[in-house]
Parts: sequence; C-alpha cells; structure tokens
Amino acid sequence: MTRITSVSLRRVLDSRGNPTVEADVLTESGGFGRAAAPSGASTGEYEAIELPPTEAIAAARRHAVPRLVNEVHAGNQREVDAALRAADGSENFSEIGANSAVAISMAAAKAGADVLGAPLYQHLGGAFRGDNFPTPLGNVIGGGEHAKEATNIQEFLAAPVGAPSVSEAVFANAKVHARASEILDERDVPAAKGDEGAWAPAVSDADAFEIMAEAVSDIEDELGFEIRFGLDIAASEMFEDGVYHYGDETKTTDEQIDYVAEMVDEYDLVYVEDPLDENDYEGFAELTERVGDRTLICGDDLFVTNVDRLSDGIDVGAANSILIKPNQIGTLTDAFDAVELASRNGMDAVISHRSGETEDTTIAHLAVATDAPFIKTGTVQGERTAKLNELIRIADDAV
Ligand SMILES: O=C(O)[C@@H](CO)OP(=O)(O)O
Ligand SMILES: [Mg+2]
Repeated sequence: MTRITSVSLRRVLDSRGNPTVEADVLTESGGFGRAAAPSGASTGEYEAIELPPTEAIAAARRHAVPRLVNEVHAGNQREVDAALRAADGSENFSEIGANSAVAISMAAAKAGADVLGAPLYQHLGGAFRGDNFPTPLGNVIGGGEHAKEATNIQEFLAAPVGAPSVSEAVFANAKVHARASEILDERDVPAAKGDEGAWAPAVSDADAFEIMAEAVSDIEDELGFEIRFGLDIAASEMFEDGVYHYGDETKTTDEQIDYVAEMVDEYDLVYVEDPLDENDYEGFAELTERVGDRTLICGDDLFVTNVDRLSDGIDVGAANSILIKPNQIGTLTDAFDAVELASRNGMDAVISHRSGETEDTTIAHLAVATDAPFIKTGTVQGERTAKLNELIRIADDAV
C-alpha cells in the first residue's frame, strides 16, 4: 500500500527569498506527502552538502527517483533513506544534494503517515512515544550571521520551562518578543529583524543579556510560571586565527570558557548552543564539566546531526545535548539514529529549524515523536509560526 509510485521535485521560495527544493511523494494507494528543505546561514563545516536547487533536483531525478519509484515503501523509512544513500553514493550527499535528499525523505514519511491515516508524529514516534511535549526555544534577540550590525552572539532564546502547556509556552515566547521590543523602544534603540524574526538591534552582547533578562522576568511575573533563557553563540562564526572575535575585542579559548560559565551563572541560562568552535571537542568538554550540571551545553555545528561526530563527542564528554537538523545530515533515518545514540548516552536531543525555512512543519512532528525536551523554531514570522501552530495542533490532537 505504501509503495512509492511517484516522486516529483520543484523549486520553491524559502523565507530569505532563495530557491529551495520541495518534494511530492505519492504511493500506490493514494498516500501523499509534501516537504521542503530548509537552509542554513551559519552552517557547520561538516554538514551534508546543499547543492544549488536546480542541480540538486536534476541529480535527484537522474539518480534517486528511479531507485524510489516502484522500488521502496513510504511506510518503511529506513528503506526509503537507504535508497537515497545508495543513489547518492557519497558520504555527505554531494551528488544529489542534502536538500533533495531531506525533502524526499520527509515527504516520504508524510506519505507513509497518510496511507496509515495517522498524524506524522504518531507514525514516526509510534505507540510508545510517551506524552511529553517540547518546550519551544524562542529567538528574541539576535545577530551574528542572521543580522549584520547586531549582537555578536547569534541568538538569545526565551525558554518558558514552567509553562503548563505547549500553547501557553508558545504565547509566552511571543510576549517576551513583544516585551523586548518595548524595552528597546524605552532605550531609544531602533531594531530591525533578523532572518528568524528576532530583533536585531545594534546593542552590545552585555546589553542584550540585560534586555533579555528584563523581558523574561516581566513576562514571568505577568504569566506566573517560570521562564528562563538560553543562547546560541554560534562560536564557529566568531573563531578566527585561534581566538573568538567580539567586534574589536577578542577572547582566547580559556577566556571564552570563563565568559560562558560566568553568563550561565549570572543569568541562570538553561541552554547554551555552540559556545566554542566546531573543532574544539576539548573546550566543549571543559565547559560541560564546569556547568553541565545546571545547563544544557548543546552541539550544533560541533555534531551536525552526525553519529560519527556525536560518538567522538561522547568519548570525551563534549556537551550534554545535541541539536538535530535533518538537513544537516540528509535523511530522517540519520536524524533518528543521532537522537537514539544521544539518548542512549544520557544526552538530550533538541530539534531545530534553520534560518532559511519554508512553511513545512515536519520538525514539529519530529520533536514530539522523539520526545525532545526543546524545539528551536523561532517565535514569530510565518515560517516559524507554521511550526509553532502545528505544535499546538499536535498537543490538541494527542490528548
Ligand atoms: O545556528 C543555528 O542553530 C541555526 C538555526 O537557528 O542557524 P542556521 O540555520 O543559519 O545554521
Ligand atoms: Mg546553532
């Protein structure tokens, strides 16, 4: 019933106005799935390869589609993803593009769910999924590669950890976002928005910490549940010639570790992503040793959703959490394997969007299916609210 009978690929717009790959998968009993690849700006050095969409589509039509149509079953995700790997033949999807691969992989999962008549989170998570829902990490203030002339730290993320429900958590983040705008106004700081809809003011990181702390605490008082915040430092983007660049200032690795550890304690940070360069497993391990009992140290560019890099990290105790982005690795199977390896080793897996997104909502289902403690998918702006609203619908549907 779930045998794939057609795979079609097209170029569609992403949220930055760039082209990206969308896939439609049909099965013999009429199951249908559609998904689109997201795209990063602060991409990790070790990510699977994103090809220009026209090339990715042409290569996938030539190599992947013949191995999928009438050959594999959309309900068998490992079979679909193994065919994609075989069609590509490289380690990192450099032949058909991770953008084609991930769009097909996710579209097949949706087609499989459609045939079964189950929501995607149920199809992917199964009957023993559990009943937890992820806390949304909401990007409120940011800069780095997502907005020029703003903060050095890429993302300041609200985390409504005490919210009684997904829906209250989603609305709490939107309130923190709005409150941050008022505080910026009070300070006479104009702010445009970055790629993910976070405010991108020309303030120092120190000011951004203060604004974030104030916004979070005001909304915490208003709503009456605990809201904390976290960071994506995206430190690989700052690391050059052996030091971390904060505008004109620099920090050595030791100074960077001290700085992050101090911020964790001063602001009671719940989450710190990529505090160090993507090649610095030892630095990650040292920081995790120092503050890993009270915050999540999460590897994004460090692990790139790759089980080999994650295994290396586990060996040295680098990080206690991994960021999962299906397009960093190319298939849902690879992403699930990374989640499974992390959880077998006591690490949390956080599901994430990319800075370039579409209205695709697969990651909301993935977060629920994998029992993720957090999902990072923005705060406002259509391509972000698509996932957040889907999360609200899933929570409604699941009870
Ligand atoms: O660094 C990140 O975690 C992501 C998403 O916020 O950014 P990008 O997609 O640009 O890599
Ligand atoms: Mg990141």
